[in-house]
Order: sequence, then structure tokens, then C-alpha cells
Amino acid sequence: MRKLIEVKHLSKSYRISSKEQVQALQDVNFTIHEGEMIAIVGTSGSGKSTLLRILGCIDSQTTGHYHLNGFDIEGKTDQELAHIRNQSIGFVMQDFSLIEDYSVKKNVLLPLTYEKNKEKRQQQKQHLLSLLQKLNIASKENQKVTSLSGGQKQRVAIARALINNPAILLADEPTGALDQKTSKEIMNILHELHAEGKTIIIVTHDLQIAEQCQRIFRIEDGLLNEVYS
Ligand SMILES: Nc1ncnc2c1ncn2[C@@H]1O[C@H](COP(=O)(O)OP(=O)(O)OP(=O)(O)O)[C@@H](O)[C@H]1O
Repeated sequence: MRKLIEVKHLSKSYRISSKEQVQALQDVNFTIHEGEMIAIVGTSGSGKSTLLRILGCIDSQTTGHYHLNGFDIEGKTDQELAHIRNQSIGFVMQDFSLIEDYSVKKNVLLPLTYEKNKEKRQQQKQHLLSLLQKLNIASKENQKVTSLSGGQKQRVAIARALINNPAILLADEPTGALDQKTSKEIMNILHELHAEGKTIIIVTHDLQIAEQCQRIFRIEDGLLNEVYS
């Protein structure tokens, strides 16, 4: 399997005052191959979101190396990072991060705003209907997001994350705001996507969810270790 993510000796510190800094990640090392389903677990403040933000090219490391899909992320301009992010990564967040006042369709098509290639944009628009059907929200296409249930909102967020057909789906507590039954439905969707070959990385507090993944990374005080059962 192809290496999709390679992280070597990666550290991240935040400066909080002229004298103080927080070491959020320390000498983190791992490789993720195409098609893997990974869970990242750890207590609050351990560094999970920091790692996810770096993997998603929203933030950058202080030291160390990160290769994504063959690209060395170091030294890239914000514009280059935005392009890499848009092509390779789809985000799913705990609070759905949708624009409540927009329709389902408008939310899902949001990432295309940044696509300059007209032909590609057209192809992705055609991809919209099949995605909505797959996620069982096609009948809601023109409805405002405000009127949807939590589970439906998360399906919209997953559709939006997939519209560019990214190689990787990064999910930060994707079931954190949902009841048990709806969580199961969302996990079933993630399993289906994984079975189709998508690489999925889930940050979770929920060990039952982590155990459904192929590999589990545990972060404690910024140190990452793989858990082997
Ligand atoms: N922008 C920031 N500025 C300063 N410190 C930060 C910043 N972001 C995170 N931190 C600190 O870095 C450490 C790791 O935070 P992070 O948000 O990655 O943890 P987490 O495991 O995702 O926590 P949670 O489960 O509560 O979301 C914490 O000590 C946090 O206070």
C-alpha cells in the first residue's frame, strides 16, 4: 500500500507569553498508508486536535517533517497549503461546522468555491446528487440545514467533506454531538467509505469507536504511541 502520511520527529509548541510555551506535541512519528482507518485517542489537552490540525494543513509543526500524499508540507505558502488541503483532505467536525442558513446543496458545494478549473467544478457538481443519494439526504437537497436533525447535519458535513473526492477524511469527534443510534449510523457510513478505499482518521474520546478502527494511536502529554491489542 502507498504511504499517504509520513510524520517524523514532529513537535509543536505554542508560545503563550514571552517566557512560557506549551509543548503540545513531542517527537511524534508514524506512517499511514492509503486505505487505513485510524483512531487517535487521548485525554483532554493531550494534543489530539493539534495533531489533526497539522495533518489537515490548517496549522504547521514547530520542528520535524510532515509528508502528505508525496508533498513535503514544510515551507509551503498559505495558498499552496490551501490547494493541497482542498485536493487531499475532507474535514468532519463534532459541531458539523455547516452554514445553518444555507441549503444542504449550497453547504455541500461550498468547497468548490475555491476550484478554479471550470470542467472540474462541473464534474463535482454532477457528483453532488450521487453523494446525497448515497448519504440518504437527497430529498433534503434544497432544505435549509437549520431544519435537519443532528444525524442529517452530520451526513451533510460528510457529503461536503467528500465533494472534492479527497484521499483522506479527518474526523474530529464525528459522533460527539449525537445519540447512540445516530452515532452508529454515522460510523456505518465511515465504515462504508473505508471499505471503498478512503483513508479515515478519527479523533475520539469513545473507546468503542476507537476499537472499530484498524489502528489506534494514543496521545499522552503530546507523546504519541500506537496501541497494540
Ligand atoms: N492556540 C493555542 N495556543 C496556546 N496553547 C494551545 C493552543 N492550542 C492548543 N493549545 C494547548 O496545547 C495542548 C494540546 O491541546 P489540543 O487542543 O491539541 O488537545 P486535545 O487533546 O485536542 O484536547 P480536547 O480533547 O480537549 O479537544 C493543550 O495544553 C492546549 O492548552
